Amino acid sequence: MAESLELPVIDLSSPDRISTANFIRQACIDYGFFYLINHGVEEQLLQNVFDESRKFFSLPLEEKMKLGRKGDVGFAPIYAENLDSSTSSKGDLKETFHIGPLEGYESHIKNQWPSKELLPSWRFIMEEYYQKVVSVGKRLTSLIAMALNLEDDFFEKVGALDKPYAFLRLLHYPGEVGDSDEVIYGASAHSDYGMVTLLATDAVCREKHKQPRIWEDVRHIKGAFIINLGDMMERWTNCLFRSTLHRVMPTGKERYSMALFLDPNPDCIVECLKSCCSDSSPPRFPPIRSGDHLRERINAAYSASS
Ligand SMILES: O=C(O)CCC(=O)C(=O)O
Ligand SMILES: [Fe+2]
Repeated sequence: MAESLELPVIDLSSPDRISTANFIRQACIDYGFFYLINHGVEEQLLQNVFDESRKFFSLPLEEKMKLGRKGDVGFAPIYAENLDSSTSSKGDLKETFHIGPLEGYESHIKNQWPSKELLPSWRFIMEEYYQKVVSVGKRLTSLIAMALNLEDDFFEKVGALDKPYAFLRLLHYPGEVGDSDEVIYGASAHSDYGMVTLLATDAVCREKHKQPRIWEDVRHIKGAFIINLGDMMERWTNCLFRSTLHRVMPTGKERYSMALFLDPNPDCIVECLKSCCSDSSPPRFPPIRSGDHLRERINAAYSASS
């Protein structure tokens, strides 16, 4: 039985930004995960997004497949993605819908939307949620910069937040536990690829970097986002801040969640911060173009289906 993990709680509305940044620093060193409360995204909007998501995933499969994944956006059915092909060959027992940047990438990201006849408010609600969570994510990254003793606009200055590459992913884990002999995961073990993820959900399992792996449950706090750092934050900080492995186990209970991945502009070069390396602790990763890193990881997760 997994132990329950008490993650730190960060209050985004606190006027004392220095203390908040210090709490964030400790949370990112210890866990790479924390709760974010008082973020300003209204309960009602969160509820509306869950409701609309439920309506979409309840449509017949052929209707959902009309919006099948093109480029990185649209619907992907169960087993399409495999976040950890080393533990399972079948893929993850979840279906997803991805919404990409609303502006700045029109030439190659063509968001798909359910028809107004089927789901009249869908696009409007998703766009509102997307914009609000991206702006929460930007406020959070300024505190993360402060937590690294950088200017609060550091991530803007390096171009990461100039047309950030943000994706909203709606997730639906069906209630069944799968019919194969193999272990099937809702979402198999992975770390996120980008900068920071803002997750709204009802229950998850997280793992700490330990061998043998010890999995700990994360409880849901109503209205709070669960924040986790992605691999690019780990690269910037030379592993001072963690991009922690996590997974979702099928419990036999249906579950919905939505993750906003706030990733840097694809042209942003992610390289070890000067304050995070020294002669005795040289950079563990070479500089990388954010878009190249993302492309490699996304392609690997969808390689069986694309
Ligand atoms: O649904 C969840 O709780 C987690 C999903 C997740 O980790 C992901 O999509 O990267
Ligand atoms: Fe994840």
